[in-house]
Amino acid sequence: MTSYEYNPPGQPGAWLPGQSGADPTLALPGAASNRLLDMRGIVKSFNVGTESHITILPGVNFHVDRGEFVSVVGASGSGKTTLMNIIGLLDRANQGSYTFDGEDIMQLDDDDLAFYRSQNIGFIFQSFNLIGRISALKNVEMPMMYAGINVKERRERAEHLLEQMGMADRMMHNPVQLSGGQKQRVAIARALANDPPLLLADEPTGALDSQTGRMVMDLFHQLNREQNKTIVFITHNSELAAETTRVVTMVDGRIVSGEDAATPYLGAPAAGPVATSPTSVLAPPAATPQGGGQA
Ligand SMILES: Nc1ncnc2c1ncn2[C@@H]1O[C@H](COP(=O)(O)OP(=O)(O)OP(=O)(O)O)[C@@H](O)[C@H]1O
Repeated sequence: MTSYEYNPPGQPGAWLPGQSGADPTLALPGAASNRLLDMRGIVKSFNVGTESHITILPGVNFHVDRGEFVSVVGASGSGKTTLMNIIGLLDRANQGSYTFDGEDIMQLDDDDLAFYRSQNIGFIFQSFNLIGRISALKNVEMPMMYAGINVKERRERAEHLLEQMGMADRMMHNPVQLSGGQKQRVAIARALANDPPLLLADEPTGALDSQTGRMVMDLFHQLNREQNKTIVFITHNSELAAETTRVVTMVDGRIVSGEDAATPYLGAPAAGPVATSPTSVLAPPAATPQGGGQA
């Protein structure tokens, strides 16, 4: 699993794409070890009333390799969130196959699915979804509490993550006392709490002004490049999508570009474009917590 030591890009020990595993650029076509998730023939239908149903995803193929920063774009109603809910194990497909890190997701029962989700996927939503009546620190601790991490370790780790997000002086604030950008930083810290390999972000900049959205996007780039986080980013913003390493476009529940199962895998794309900010927005941690790196 990823260590949270911070090393600026270009410095000894800095993370390079694929460094925690094999260099993806050296991976053989189709190398299983580099594929984080793979969906084939995913069908999702919803019941409408008692007697009919509507098929939203008619058979989607979608994959993500480790180290990718994939954006999913499409018009409103094209099925992005429906797909995200299935990727994120929040909902189940009616048909198809889904493997995540080699695990056959379709075979997991609800309890196993929930645990698997908590360990492997961090969510970031447009509306932050923070718990309003508890502090930023407690919000970040929450996923670790559910994962059974002891009080001391989860406190240290939550502090460490909030420091990384530049929120050291706001830890004890409740969400209502935070700006939109600060809330999203807390939400990102929370998403990182159990050190998941995948971050799944649904319109994370949608509720933010352009400058704050830029800051959040810079954070994603840096988490992708420096901490080996694989990211799936759902957005309406085509300019932000164009910065990512692959853009997948959905139309009427189908992926019409960016996903070609017939294309042999030739390694992860190069790291995304350099963030506009010349300096890291990930504050270096004051110290690595004792034994605090793992869920
Ligand atoms: N539970 C449900 N029951 C019936 N229809 C649903 C349900 N959830 C989603 N849909 C329908 O599925 C379609 C795709 O919705 P989805 O939210 O995935 O689109 P989207 O691309 O994320 O849209 P937006 O960009 O507006 O968020 C829509 O037509 C929606 O009405």
